Amino acid sequence: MKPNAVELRAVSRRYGTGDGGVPALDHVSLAFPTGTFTAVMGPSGSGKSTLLQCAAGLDRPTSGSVTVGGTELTRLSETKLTRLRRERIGFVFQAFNLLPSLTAEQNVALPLRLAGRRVPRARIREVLQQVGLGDRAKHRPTELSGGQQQRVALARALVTRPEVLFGDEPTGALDSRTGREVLALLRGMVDDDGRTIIMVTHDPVAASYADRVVFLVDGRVGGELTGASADVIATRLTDLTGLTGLTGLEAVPC
Ligand SMILES: Nc1ncnc2c1ncn2[C@@H]1O[C@H](COP(=O)(O)OP(=O)(O)OP(=O)(O)O)[C@@H](O)[C@H]1O
Repeated sequence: MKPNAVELRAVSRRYGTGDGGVPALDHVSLAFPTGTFTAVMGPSGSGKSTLLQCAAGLDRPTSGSVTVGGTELTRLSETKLTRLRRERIGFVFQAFNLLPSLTAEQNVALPLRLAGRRVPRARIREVLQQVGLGDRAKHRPTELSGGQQQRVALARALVTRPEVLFGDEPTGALDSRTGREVLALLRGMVDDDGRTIIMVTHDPVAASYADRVVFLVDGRVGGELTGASADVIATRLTDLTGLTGLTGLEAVPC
């Protein structure tokens, strides 16, 4: 059995207190084995982003436990949590968040600089090549297409060799062809390099690149699919979106 790269145990996250409080996550337990690609889907407001933020140590659960590579995040000080995020976790978002005044290679080097680490030129070239941008190292973001910018963001996320890569709608701002190229790259990182990827998406096609799709409904796990096609995923999502709660759902405990 593969060890779990990330594990959530009975994670709850409430925003606000008292009657006005919102339970964004409600006792969510999920395991993400090393070397797997998981998509997280669900209706708007179901808790997907909150789940990703808690799992990646960007937000703290109200209760429950989160471990990354066996390290319990909820007990870490802010300083240690920041260090763990910098050294062991990679992020790609819908917005590429590249610094416009820096070249592709300077953007990629940024996480190493921020961590006060040496910036080996060969490593920067290697990750840029990995995402197919070996010949664009000196280009600035405005000189690159959307897909190329997202690939720079991917290279930046990978430069520290993170244990887990989290994506929040990483293809949301791309046209479908470019989005598929980026998804194929993510798939390759799992298949060829044994990386672990957890990605929130609204797009069934994007989710079909994952090994497993976890569905959230009203802050709870409302089922999952393994190795499903985009059509099957879309149908399940439509069924879930039509529901107001878990009643009638084929809930799969994790
Ligand atoms: N900072 C916040 N303060 C108060 N409530 C919040 C906050 N962030 C999220 N929520 C609430 O928590 C619930 C889950 O939000 P979350 O953003 O995780 O959902 P989501 O599934 O990612 O939604 P979407 O698909 O629309 O992005 C929602 O009801 C939302 O309104």
